[in-house]
Amino acid sequence: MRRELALHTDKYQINMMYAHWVNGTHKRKAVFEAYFRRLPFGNGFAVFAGLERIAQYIAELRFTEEDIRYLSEQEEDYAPAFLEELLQFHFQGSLHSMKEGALVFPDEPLIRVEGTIMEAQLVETAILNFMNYQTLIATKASRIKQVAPNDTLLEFGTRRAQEADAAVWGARAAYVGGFHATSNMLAGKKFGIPTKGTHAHSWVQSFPSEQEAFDAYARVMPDNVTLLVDTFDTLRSGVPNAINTAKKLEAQGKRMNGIRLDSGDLAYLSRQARQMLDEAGLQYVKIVASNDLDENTIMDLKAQGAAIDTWGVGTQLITAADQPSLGGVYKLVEIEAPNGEMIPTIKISSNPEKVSTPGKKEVYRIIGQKGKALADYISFAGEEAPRNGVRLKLFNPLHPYMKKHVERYEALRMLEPIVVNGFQVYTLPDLAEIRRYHQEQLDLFWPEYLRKLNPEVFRVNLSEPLWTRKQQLIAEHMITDME
Ligand SMILES: Nc1ncnc2c1ncn2[C@@H]1O[C@H](COP(=O)(O)OP(=O)(O)OP(=O)(O)O)[C@@H](O)[C@H]1O
Ligand SMILES: O=P(O)(O)OC[C@H]1O[C@H](OP(=O)(O)OP(=O)(O)O)[C@H](O)[C@@H]1O
Ligand SMILES: O=C(O)c1cccnc1
Repeated sequence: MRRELALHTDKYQINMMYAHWVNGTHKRKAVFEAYFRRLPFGNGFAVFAGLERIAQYIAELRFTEEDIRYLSEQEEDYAPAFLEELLQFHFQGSLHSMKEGALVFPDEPLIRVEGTIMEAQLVETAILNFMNYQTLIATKASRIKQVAPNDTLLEFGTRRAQEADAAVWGARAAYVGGFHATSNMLAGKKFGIPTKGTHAHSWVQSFPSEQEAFDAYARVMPDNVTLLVDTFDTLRSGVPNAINTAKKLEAQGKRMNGIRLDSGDLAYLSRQARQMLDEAGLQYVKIVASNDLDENTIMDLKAQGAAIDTWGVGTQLITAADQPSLGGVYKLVEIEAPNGEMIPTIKISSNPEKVSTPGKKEVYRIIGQKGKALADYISFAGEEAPRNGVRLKLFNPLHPYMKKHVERYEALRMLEPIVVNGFQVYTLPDLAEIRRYHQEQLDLFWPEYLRKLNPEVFRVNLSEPLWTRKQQLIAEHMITDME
Protein backbone atom coordinates (compact mmCIF):
# COMPACT_ATOMS: atom_id res chain seq x y z
CA MET A 1 0.00 0.00 0.00
CA ARG A 2 2.87 2.34 0.77
CA ARG A 3 4.00 4.97 -1.71
CA GLU A 4 1.09 4.16 -3.95
CA LEU A 5 -1.19 6.87 -2.78
CA ALA A 6 -0.08 9.88 -4.84
CA LEU A 7 -2.73 8.97 -7.40
CA HIS A 8 -5.29 8.37 -4.67
CA THR A 9 -6.85 11.69 -5.61
CA ASP A 10 -9.55 12.95 -7.92
CA LYS A 11 -8.53 13.83 -11.45
CA TYR A 12 -9.83 17.35 -10.97
CA GLN A 13 -7.08 17.98 -8.40
CA ILE A 14 -4.41 17.14 -10.98
CA ASN A 15 -6.25 19.20 -13.58
CA MET A 16 -6.27 22.20 -11.23
CA MET A 17 -2.63 21.66 -10.32
CA TYR A 18 -1.80 21.68 -14.00
CA ALA A 19 -3.94 24.70 -14.77
CA HIS A 20 -2.29 26.63 -11.92
CA TRP A 21 1.10 25.54 -13.20
CA VAL A 22 0.36 26.79 -16.71
CA ASN A 23 -1.12 29.95 -15.26
CA GLY A 24 1.96 30.56 -13.17
CA THR A 25 -0.14 30.61 -10.00
CA HIS A 26 0.83 27.17 -8.66
CA LYS A 27 3.17 28.55 -6.01
CA ARG A 28 0.60 30.88 -4.50
CA LYS A 29 0.19 30.21 -0.82
CA ALA A 30 -3.17 28.82 0.22
CA VAL A 31 -4.90 27.68 3.38
CA PHE A 32 -7.57 24.97 3.32
CA GLU A 33 -9.61 23.64 6.22
CA ALA A 34 -11.45 20.34 6.57
CA TYR A 35 -14.67 20.19 8.58
CA PHE A 36 -18.12 18.61 8.52
CA ARG A 37 -21.44 20.37 8.70
CA ARG A 38 -23.67 17.76 10.31
CA LEU A 39 -23.10 15.22 13.01
CA PRO A 40 -23.70 11.59 12.07
CA PHE A 41 -26.36 9.32 13.65
CA GLY A 42 -28.07 12.26 15.39
CA ASN A 43 -25.16 12.14 17.86
CA GLY A 44 -24.11 15.17 19.90
CA PHE A 45 -20.44 14.91 18.92
CA ALA A 46 -18.08 13.08 16.61
CA VAL A 47 -14.86 11.31 17.56
CA PHE A 48 -12.01 12.50 15.39
CA ALA A 49 -9.89 9.76 13.81
CA GLY A 50 -7.74 9.31 10.73
CA LEU A 51 -4.69 11.39 11.64
CA GLU A 52 -2.21 8.51 11.75
CA ARG A 53 -3.04 7.52 8.20
CA ILE A 54 -3.04 11.14 7.04
CA ALA A 55 0.38 11.79 8.57
CA GLN A 56 1.72 8.63 6.94
CA TYR A 57 0.24 9.63 3.60
CA ILE A 58 1.72 13.13 3.73
CA ALA A 59 5.15 11.81 4.70
CA GLU A 60 5.23 9.30 1.85
CA LEU A 61 3.57 11.40 -0.82
CA ARG A 62 5.65 10.99 -4.02
CA PHE A 63 4.80 10.30 -7.65
CA THR A 64 6.63 7.30 -9.08
CA GLU A 65 7.88 7.06 -12.66
CA GLU A 66 4.99 4.72 -13.31
CA ASP A 67 2.49 7.26 -11.95
CA ILE A 68 3.93 9.90 -14.24
CA ARG A 69 3.73 7.61 -17.24
CA TYR A 70 0.12 6.85 -16.39
CA LEU A 71 -0.73 10.55 -16.07
CA SER A 72 0.82 11.30 -19.44
CA GLU A 73 -1.29 8.54 -21.00
CA GLN A 74 -4.45 9.77 -19.35
CA GLU A 75 -4.24 13.38 -20.39
CA GLU A 76 -2.41 14.52 -23.50
CA ASP A 77 -2.68 18.11 -22.34
CA TYR A 78 -0.40 17.65 -19.32
CA ALA A 79 2.89 19.16 -20.49
CA PRO A 80 6.01 16.99 -20.05
CA ALA A 81 7.68 19.73 -17.98
CA PHE A 82 4.74 19.66 -15.54
CA LEU A 83 4.97 15.89 -15.20
CA GLU A 84 8.72 16.22 -14.74
CA GLU A 85 8.04 18.58 -11.85
CA LEU A 86 5.60 16.13 -10.28
CA LEU A 87 8.39 13.59 -10.16
CA GLN A 88 10.24 15.92 -7.79
CA PHE A 89 7.11 16.66 -5.77
CA HIS A 90 6.94 16.19 -2.04
CA PHE A 91 4.75 17.92 0.48
CA GLN A 92 6.50 21.01 1.80
CA GLY A 93 3.54 22.66 3.45
CA SER A 94 2.14 22.52 6.98
CA LEU A 95 -0.70 20.58 8.52
CA HIS A 96 -2.48 21.17 11.81
CA SER A 97 -5.02 18.73 13.12
CA MET A 98 -7.28 17.72 15.96
CA LYS A 99 -5.79 14.82 17.89
CA GLU A 100 -7.32 11.41 17.35
CA GLY A 101 -9.91 10.70 20.01
CA ALA A 102 -10.93 14.38 20.29
CA LEU A 103 -14.63 15.18 20.49
CA VAL A 104 -15.36 17.41 17.52
CA PHE A 105 -18.34 19.40 16.29
CA PRO A 106 -19.83 20.78 13.09
CA ASP A 107 -18.29 23.75 11.33
CA GLU A 108 -15.01 23.75 13.19
CA PRO A 109 -11.73 23.13 11.39
CA LEU A 110 -10.52 19.61 12.14
CA ILE A 111 -7.53 19.77 9.82
CA ARG A 112 -5.80 22.85 8.42
CA VAL A 113 -3.48 22.58 5.45
CA GLU A 114 -1.15 25.42 4.45
CA GLY A 115 1.11 25.31 1.46
CA THR A 116 1.28 26.16 -2.20
CA ILE A 117 -2.12 25.93 -3.84
CA MET A 118 -0.74 23.05 -5.88
CA GLU A 119 0.22 20.83 -2.95
CA ALA A 120 -2.71 21.82 -0.76
CA GLN A 121 -5.11 20.99 -3.57
CA LEU A 122 -3.57 17.59 -4.30
CA VAL A 123 -4.07 16.25 -0.76
CA GLU A 124 -7.76 17.14 -0.42
CA THR A 125 -9.22 13.88 -1.62
CA ALA A 126 -7.10 11.51 0.45
CA ILE A 127 -7.36 13.61 3.61
CA LEU A 128 -11.15 13.69 3.38
CA ASN A 129 -11.29 10.00 2.52
CA PHE A 130 -9.30 9.02 5.64
CA MET A 131 -10.85 11.57 7.98
CA ASN A 132 -14.45 10.99 6.95
CA TYR A 133 -14.43 7.22 7.21
CA GLN A 134 -12.38 6.81 10.35
CA THR A 135 -14.20 9.60 12.20
CA LEU A 136 -17.52 8.04 11.24
CA ILE A 137 -16.57 4.60 12.57
CA ALA A 138 -14.98 5.96 15.77
CA THR A 139 -18.21 7.89 16.38
CA LYS A 140 -20.38 4.85 15.77
CA ALA A 141 -18.17 2.82 18.12
CA SER A 142 -18.48 5.48 20.77
CA ARG A 143 -22.29 5.34 20.56
CA ILE A 144 -22.15 1.57 21.05
CA LYS A 145 -19.75 1.99 23.95
CA GLN A 146 -22.15 4.45 25.53
CA VAL A 147 -24.95 1.91 25.87
CA ALA A 148 -22.68 -0.83 27.24
CA PRO A 149 -20.03 1.09 29.18
CA ASN A 150 -19.08 -1.81 31.46
CA ASP A 151 -19.26 -4.67 28.97
CA THR A 152 -16.64 -6.02 26.61
CA LEU A 153 -16.98 -4.88 22.99
CA LEU A 154 -15.51 -6.90 20.14
CA GLU A 155 -15.25 -5.60 16.59
CA PHE A 156 -16.29 -8.42 14.22
CA GLY A 157 -16.90 -6.52 10.98
CA THR A 158 -14.17 -7.47 8.51
CA ARG A 159 -16.24 -9.87 6.37
CA ARG A 160 -18.92 -7.22 5.82
CA ALA A 161 -16.65 -4.19 5.54
CA GLN A 162 -16.31 -2.17 2.35
CA GLU A 163 -13.06 -3.99 1.43
CA ALA A 164 -9.75 -4.45 3.19
CA ASP A 165 -8.67 -0.90 4.05
CA ALA A 166 -12.06 -0.18 5.58
CA ALA A 167 -11.86 -3.35 7.69
CA VAL A 168 -8.37 -2.66 8.97
CA TRP A 169 -8.61 1.09 9.59
CA GLY A 170 -12.20 0.65 10.75
CA ALA A 171 -11.02 -1.81 13.39
CA ARG A 172 -8.56 0.82 14.56
CA ALA A 173 -11.22 3.54 14.60
CA ALA A 174 -13.52 1.26 16.64
CA TYR A 175 -10.71 0.80 19.15
CA VAL A 176 -10.21 4.58 19.34
CA GLY A 177 -13.96 4.88 20.05
CA GLY A 178 -13.84 2.47 22.98
CA PHE A 179 -14.01 -1.11 21.65
CA HIS A 180 -11.76 -3.58 23.45
CA ALA A 181 -10.59 -5.92 20.70
CA THR A 182 -10.94 -6.85 17.05
CA SER A 183 -11.23 -10.16 15.24
CA ASN A 184 -9.02 -8.78 12.43
CA MET A 185 -5.52 -10.17 12.88
CA LEU A 186 -3.92 -7.74 10.44
CA ALA A 187 -5.33 -4.79 12.38
CA GLY A 188 -4.07 -6.45 15.55
CA LYS A 189 -0.56 -6.85 14.15
CA LYS A 190 -0.40 -3.46 12.47
CA PHE A 191 -1.69 -1.37 15.36
CA GLY A 192 -1.28 -3.49 18.48
CA ILE A 193 -5.03 -3.83 19.03
CA PRO A 194 -5.91 -6.87 21.20
CA THR A 195 -7.41 -9.65 19.08
CA LYS A 196 -10.17 -12.04 20.10
CA GLY A 197 -11.94 -14.92 18.40
CA THR A 198 -14.40 -17.71 19.10
CA HIS A 199 -15.30 -20.23 16.39
CA ALA A 200 -17.85 -20.49 13.59
CA HIS A 201 -20.81 -22.79 12.93
CA SER A 202 -18.64 -24.63 10.39
CA TRP A 203 -16.50 -25.99 13.24
CA VAL A 204 -19.53 -27.64 14.80
CA GLN A 205 -20.89 -28.79 11.43
CA SER A 206 -17.60 -30.45 10.56
CA PHE A 207 -17.96 -32.96 13.44
CA PRO A 208 -20.39 -35.86 13.78
CA SER A 209 -21.84 -34.22 16.90
CA GLU A 210 -21.85 -30.87 18.67
CA GLN A 211 -20.41 -32.43 21.81
CA GLU A 212 -17.44 -33.84 19.91
CA ALA A 213 -16.90 -30.47 18.27
CA PHE A 214 -16.89 -28.68 21.65
CA ASP A 215 -14.62 -31.22 23.31
CA ALA A 216 -12.15 -31.22 20.45
CA TYR A 217 -11.98 -27.42 20.50
CA ALA A 218 -11.45 -27.38 24.26
CA ARG A 219 -8.67 -29.94 23.94
CA VAL A 220 -6.63 -27.84 21.56
CA MET A 221 -7.40 -24.39 22.97
CA PRO A 222 -7.94 -25.13 26.66
CA ASP A 223 -7.12 -21.59 27.79
CA ASN A 224 -9.30 -19.80 25.28
CA VAL A 225 -12.59 -21.63 24.93
CA THR A 226 -15.70 -19.76 23.86
CA LEU A 227 -18.20 -22.13 22.31
CA LEU A 228 -20.84 -21.15 19.78
CA VAL A 229 -24.00 -22.78 21.08
CA ASP A 230 -26.68 -22.03 18.49
CA THR A 231 -25.84 -24.38 15.62
CA PHE A 232 -28.70 -26.80 16.35
CA ASP A 233 -30.73 -25.86 19.40
CA THR A 234 -29.31 -23.34 21.85
CA LEU A 235 -31.04 -24.40 25.06
CA ARG A 236 -31.62 -28.08 24.37
CA SER A 237 -28.24 -28.98 22.96
CA GLY A 238 -25.78 -26.07 22.69
CA VAL A 239 -25.76 -24.91 26.30
CA PRO A 240 -25.95 -28.42 27.88
CA ASN A 241 -23.09 -29.61 25.66
CA ALA A 242 -21.04 -26.53 26.49
CA ILE A 243 -21.65 -27.20 30.20
CA ASN A 244 -20.33 -30.76 29.74
CA THR A 245 -17.22 -29.45 28.06
CA ALA A 246 -16.73 -26.84 30.79
CA LYS A 247 -16.92 -29.57 33.44
CA LYS A 248 -14.28 -31.60 31.60
CA LEU A 249 -12.08 -28.51 31.53
CA GLU A 250 -12.65 -28.00 35.26
CA ALA A 251 -11.41 -31.55 35.85
CA GLN A 252 -8.11 -30.40 34.27
CA GLY A 253 -8.07 -27.32 36.46
CA LYS A 254 -9.10 -25.03 33.56
CA ARG A 255 -11.93 -22.57 33.20
CA MET A 256 -13.98 -22.14 30.07
CA ASN A 257 -14.19 -18.49 28.96
CA GLY A 258 -17.65 -18.32 27.50
CA ILE A 259 -20.43 -19.33 25.20
CA ARG A 260 -21.60 -17.35 22.18
CA LEU A 261 -25.21 -16.80 21.09
CA ASP A 262 -25.65 -15.82 17.45
CA SER A 263 -29.37 -16.14 16.69
CA GLY A 264 -32.83 -16.17 18.19
CA ASP A 265 -34.15 -14.01 21.00
CA LEU A 266 -30.90 -12.94 22.60
CA ALA A 267 -32.57 -11.59 25.75
CA TYR A 268 -34.49 -14.75 26.49
CA LEU A 269 -31.73 -17.14 25.44
CA SER A 270 -29.05 -15.31 27.42
CA ARG A 271 -31.18 -15.28 30.59
CA GLN A 272 -31.94 -18.99 30.25
CA ALA A 273 -28.35 -19.84 29.43
CA ARG A 274 -27.14 -17.79 32.42
CA GLN A 275 -29.44 -19.72 34.71
CA MET A 276 -28.30 -23.07 33.32
CA LEU A 277 -24.64 -22.11 33.63
CA ASP A 278 -25.12 -20.80 37.16
CA GLU A 279 -27.00 -23.90 38.23
CA ALA A 280 -24.07 -25.95 36.94
CA GLY A 281 -21.72 -23.86 39.11
CA LEU A 282 -20.28 -22.08 36.08
CA GLN A 283 -20.90 -18.50 37.21
CA TYR A 284 -17.55 -17.50 35.73
CA VAL A 285 -18.50 -18.50 32.17
CA LYS A 286 -19.29 -15.35 30.20
CA ILE A 287 -22.01 -14.93 27.59
CA VAL A 288 -21.04 -13.42 24.27
CA ALA A 289 -23.73 -12.32 21.80
CA SER A 290 -23.56 -11.43 18.13
CA ASN A 291 -26.05 -11.08 15.24
CA ASP A 292 -26.40 -7.78 13.50
CA LEU A 293 -26.11 -5.79 16.71
CA ASP A 294 -25.85 -2.03 17.04
CA GLU A 295 -26.32 0.52 19.80
CA ASN A 296 -30.11 0.32 19.53
CA THR A 297 -30.44 -3.45 19.76
CA ILE A 298 -27.85 -3.58 22.53
CA MET A 299 -29.69 -0.93 24.53
CA ASP A 300 -32.94 -2.76 23.99
CA LEU A 301 -31.48 -6.08 25.00
CA LYS A 302 -30.08 -4.56 28.17
CA ALA A 303 -33.48 -3.07 28.95
CA GLN A 304 -34.93 -6.57 28.60
CA GLY A 305 -32.49 -7.85 31.20
CA ALA A 306 -30.29 -9.77 28.77
CA ALA A 307 -27.49 -11.58 30.60
CA ILE A 308 -24.83 -10.67 28.04
CA ASP A 309 -21.29 -9.75 29.09
CA THR A 310 -19.62 -9.37 25.70
CA TRP A 311 -20.98 -7.98 22.46
CA GLY A 312 -19.58 -8.94 19.06
CA VAL A 313 -20.49 -6.18 16.64
CA GLY A 314 -19.79 -6.42 12.92
CA THR A 315 -21.81 -5.14 9.99
CA GLN A 316 -23.63 -2.27 11.64
CA LEU A 317 -20.41 -0.81 13.06
CA ILE A 318 -17.92 -1.29 10.25
CA THR A 319 -20.29 -0.02 7.56
CA ALA A 320 -21.90 2.63 9.79
CA ALA A 321 -25.06 1.15 8.33
CA ASP A 322 -27.52 3.80 9.48
CA GLN A 323 -25.38 6.59 8.03
CA PRO A 324 -22.65 5.26 5.83
CA SER A 325 -20.78 8.49 5.18
CA LEU A 326 -19.63 11.61 6.97
CA GLY A 327 -19.91 14.65 4.76
CA GLY A 328 -16.60 16.28 5.63
CA VAL A 329 -15.50 19.00 3.22
CA TYR A 330 -12.21 20.81 2.48
CA LYS A 331 -12.55 24.48 1.73
CA LEU A 332 -10.15 27.18 0.64
CA VAL A 333 -10.18 29.80 3.41
CA GLU A 334 -7.21 32.00 2.54
CA ILE A 335 -5.23 32.70 -0.64
CA GLU A 336 -2.16 34.78 -1.35
CA ALA A 337 -2.77 37.92 -3.37
CA PRO A 338 -0.24 38.99 -6.03
CA ASN A 339 1.24 41.44 -3.51
CA GLY A 340 1.94 38.56 -1.11
CA GLU A 341 -0.85 39.41 1.31
CA MET A 342 -2.99 36.50 2.54
CA ILE A 343 -6.66 37.20 1.77
CA PRO A 344 -9.51 35.40 3.56
CA THR A 345 -11.92 33.91 1.05
CA ILE A 346 -15.47 32.66 1.36
CA LYS A 347 -17.71 30.18 -0.43
CA ILE A 348 -21.22 31.56 -0.65
CA SER A 349 -24.30 29.39 -0.85
CA SER A 350 -28.02 30.02 -0.88
CA ASN A 351 -28.08 27.57 2.01
CA PRO A 352 -26.71 29.54 5.03
CA GLU A 353 -25.35 26.31 6.52
CA LYS A 354 -23.08 25.93 3.52
CA VAL A 355 -21.49 29.39 3.61
CA SER A 356 -17.87 28.78 4.60
CA THR A 357 -16.12 30.78 7.31
CA PRO A 358 -13.20 32.73 5.85
CA GLY A 359 -9.63 32.91 7.05
CA LYS A 360 -7.01 30.73 8.69
CA LYS A 361 -8.41 29.76 12.06
CA GLU A 362 -7.72 28.32 15.48
CA VAL A 363 -10.15 26.31 17.59
CA TYR A 364 -10.25 26.64 21.37
CA ARG A 365 -12.25 24.51 23.75
CA ILE A 366 -13.42 26.76 26.56
CA ILE A 367 -13.47 24.97 29.89
CA GLY A 368 -15.47 26.55 32.71
CA GLN A 369 -14.72 26.62 36.42
CA LYS A 370 -16.46 23.30 36.99
CA GLY A 371 -13.96 21.63 34.68
CA LYS A 372 -16.53 21.12 31.92
CA ALA A 373 -16.54 22.42 28.35
CA LEU A 374 -18.74 25.51 27.88
CA ALA A 375 -18.33 25.96 24.13
CA ASP A 376 -15.80 25.88 21.34
CA TYR A 377 -14.45 29.19 20.16
CA ILE A 378 -13.03 29.81 16.71
CA SER A 379 -10.90 32.84 15.93
CA PHE A 380 -8.55 33.98 13.21
CA ALA A 381 -5.18 32.34 13.81
CA GLY A 382 -3.69 35.82 14.10
CA GLU A 383 -5.93 36.87 16.98
CA GLU A 384 -4.68 36.79 20.52
CA ALA A 385 -5.52 33.47 22.17
CA PRO A 386 -8.29 33.67 24.75
CA ARG A 387 -6.93 33.37 28.28
CA ASN A 388 -8.24 33.17 31.79
CA GLY A 389 -9.21 36.59 33.13
CA VAL A 390 -9.78 38.10 29.69
CA ARG A 391 -13.53 38.45 29.17
CA LEU A 392 -14.71 36.34 26.27
CA LYS A 393 -17.93 36.96 24.43
CA LEU A 394 -19.66 33.79 23.31
CA PHE A 395 -22.46 34.29 20.86
CA ASN A 396 -24.40 32.13 18.47
CA PRO A 397 -23.09 32.87 14.96
CA LEU A 398 -26.54 32.39 13.43
CA HIS A 399 -28.32 34.34 16.19
CA PRO A 400 -25.69 36.80 17.47
CA TYR A 401 -28.10 38.43 19.94
CA MET A 402 -27.91 35.16 21.91
CA LYS A 403 -24.74 35.81 23.84
CA LYS A 404 -22.97 35.39 27.14
CA HIS A 405 -19.66 36.42 28.61
CA VAL A 406 -17.16 34.30 30.47
CA GLU A 407 -14.14 35.48 32.36
CA ARG A 408 -12.86 32.54 34.39
CA TYR A 409 -12.03 29.69 32.06
CA GLU A 410 -9.30 27.66 30.49
CA ALA A 411 -8.91 27.76 26.71
CA LEU A 412 -7.52 24.54 25.22
CA ARG A 413 -6.01 24.97 21.79
CA MET A 414 -7.36 22.05 19.76
CA LEU A 415 -5.34 22.07 16.53
CA GLU A 416 -1.89 20.53 16.94
CA PRO A 417 0.99 21.21 14.56
CA ILE A 418 1.61 17.90 12.80
CA VAL A 419 3.74 18.85 9.80
CA VAL A 420 5.59 22.16 9.55
CA ASN A 421 7.16 23.15 6.23
CA GLY A 422 7.26 19.55 5.10
CA PHE A 423 8.69 18.12 8.34
CA GLN A 424 6.62 16.03 10.70
CA VAL A 425 6.94 17.66 14.12
CA TYR A 426 4.32 15.54 15.86
CA THR A 427 5.06 12.17 17.39
CA LEU A 428 2.07 9.98 16.68
CA PRO A 429 0.80 8.69 20.03
CA ASP A 430 0.16 4.99 20.51
CA LEU A 431 -3.39 3.71 20.70
CA ALA A 432 -3.36 3.45 24.49
CA GLU A 433 -2.59 7.17 24.67
CA ILE A 434 -5.27 7.96 22.08
CA ARG A 435 -7.86 6.02 24.08
CA ARG A 436 -6.80 7.81 27.25
CA TYR A 437 -7.16 11.15 25.50
CA HIS A 438 -10.59 10.17 24.18
CA GLN A 439 -11.74 9.34 27.71
CA GLU A 440 -10.33 12.63 28.99
CA GLN A 441 -12.26 14.41 26.26
CA LEU A 442 -15.51 12.64 27.21
CA ASP A 443 -14.95 13.65 30.83
CA LEU A 444 -14.86 17.31 29.77
CA PHE A 445 -18.51 17.23 28.69
CA TRP A 446 -21.75 17.25 30.67
CA PRO A 447 -23.83 14.15 29.95
CA GLU A 448 -26.47 16.27 28.21
CA TYR A 449 -24.14 16.67 25.23
CA LEU A 450 -23.16 13.03 25.16
CA ARG A 451 -26.50 11.26 25.26
CA LYS A 452 -27.38 9.12 22.30
CA LEU A 453 -30.85 10.46 21.64
CA ASN A 454 -31.64 14.16 21.11
CA PRO A 455 -28.49 15.48 22.76
CA GLU A 456 -28.09 19.15 23.66
CA VAL A 457 -26.32 21.09 20.93
CA PHE A 458 -22.77 22.01 21.92
CA ARG A 459 -22.10 25.53 20.70
CA VAL A 460 -19.31 26.42 18.34
CA ASN A 461 -18.79 30.18 18.53
CA LEU A 462 -16.95 32.58 16.27
CA SER A 463 -14.79 35.43 17.55
CA GLU A 464 -16.20 38.87 16.84
CA PRO A 465 -13.52 39.76 14.24
CA LEU A 466 -14.17 36.47 12.46
CA TRP A 467 -17.93 36.85 12.51
CA THR A 468 -17.69 40.48 11.33
CA ARG A 469 -15.37 39.56 8.48
CA LYS A 470 -17.68 36.78 7.42
CA GLN A 471 -20.64 39.16 7.32
CA GLN A 472 -18.58 41.69 5.32
CA LEU A 473 -17.60 39.09 2.78
CA ILE A 474 -21.16 37.83 2.47
CA ALA A 475 -22.36 41.42 1.91
CA GLU A 476 -19.63 42.11 -0.68
CA HIS A 477 -20.53 39.03 -2.65
CA MET A 478 -24.23 39.83 -2.49
CA ILE A 479 -23.61 43.30 -3.97
CA THR A 480 -21.47 41.85 -6.74
CA ASP A 481 -24.30 39.47 -7.55
CA MET A 482 -26.83 42.25 -7.89
CA GLU A 483 -24.66 44.48 -10.08
N1 LIG B 1 -34.74 -9.81 22.42
C1 LIG B 1 -34.42 -9.09 21.39
N2 LIG B 1 -34.85 -7.81 21.28
C2 LIG B 1 -34.54 -7.07 20.22
N3 LIG B 1 -33.81 -7.51 19.19
C3 LIG B 1 -33.32 -8.76 19.25
C4 LIG B 1 -33.62 -9.61 20.33
N4 LIG B 1 -33.01 -10.78 20.09
C5 LIG B 1 -32.38 -10.69 18.90
N5 LIG B 1 -32.54 -9.46 18.39
C6 LIG B 1 -32.02 -8.92 17.12
O1 LIG B 1 -33.01 -9.17 16.14
C7 LIG B 1 -32.44 -9.51 14.89
C8 LIG B 1 -32.89 -10.91 14.53
O2 LIG B 1 -32.28 -11.35 13.38
P1 LIG B 1 -32.90 -12.46 12.45
O3 LIG B 1 -34.26 -12.10 12.04
O4 LIG B 1 -31.88 -12.71 11.39
O5 LIG B 1 -33.11 -13.71 13.40
P2 LIG B 1 -32.15 -14.84 13.79
O6 LIG B 1 -32.68 -15.42 15.02
O7 LIG B 1 -30.74 -14.35 13.84
O8 LIG B 1 -32.27 -15.85 12.62
P3 LIG B 1 -31.10 -16.54 11.78
O9 LIG B 1 -30.95 -17.90 12.35
O10 LIG B 1 -31.63 -16.51 10.38
O11 LIG B 1 -29.83 -15.72 11.90
C9 LIG B 1 -30.92 -9.37 15.09
O12 LIG B 1 -30.51 -8.10 14.73
C10 LIG B 1 -30.77 -9.56 16.60
O13 LIG B 1 -29.61 -8.94 17.11
O1 LIG C 1 -23.74 -9.93 12.64
P1 LIG C 1 -22.57 -9.02 12.61
O2 LIG C 1 -22.74 -7.87 13.56
O3 LIG C 1 -22.19 -8.61 11.24
O4 LIG C 1 -21.32 -9.83 13.25
C1 LIG C 1 -20.54 -10.73 12.56
C2 LIG C 1 -21.29 -11.98 12.20
O5 LIG C 1 -20.44 -12.74 11.40
C3 LIG C 1 -20.61 -14.10 11.73
O6 LIG C 1 -21.69 -14.65 11.03
P2 LIG C 1 -21.57 -15.43 9.66
O7 LIG C 1 -22.94 -15.87 9.35
O8 LIG C 1 -20.83 -14.64 8.63
O9 LIG C 1 -20.64 -16.67 10.00
P3 LIG C 1 -20.85 -17.85 11.03
O10 LIG C 1 -21.11 -19.06 10.22
O11 LIG C 1 -19.59 -17.92 11.77
O12 LIG C 1 -22.00 -17.47 11.90
C4 LIG C 1 -20.89 -14.05 13.21
O13 LIG C 1 -21.50 -15.21 13.64
C5 LIG C 1 -21.71 -12.82 13.40
O14 LIG C 1 -23.07 -13.10 13.37
O1 LIG D 1 -14.73 -14.71 16.68
C1 LIG D 1 -15.91 -14.67 16.33
O2 LIG D 1 -16.81 -15.21 16.98
C2 LIG D 1 -16.28 -13.93 15.09
C3 LIG D 1 -15.39 -13.27 14.33
C4 LIG D 1 -15.78 -12.61 13.18
C5 LIG D 1 -17.08 -12.61 12.83
N1 LIG D 1 -17.97 -13.27 13.57
C6 LIG D 1 -17.59 -13.92 14.69
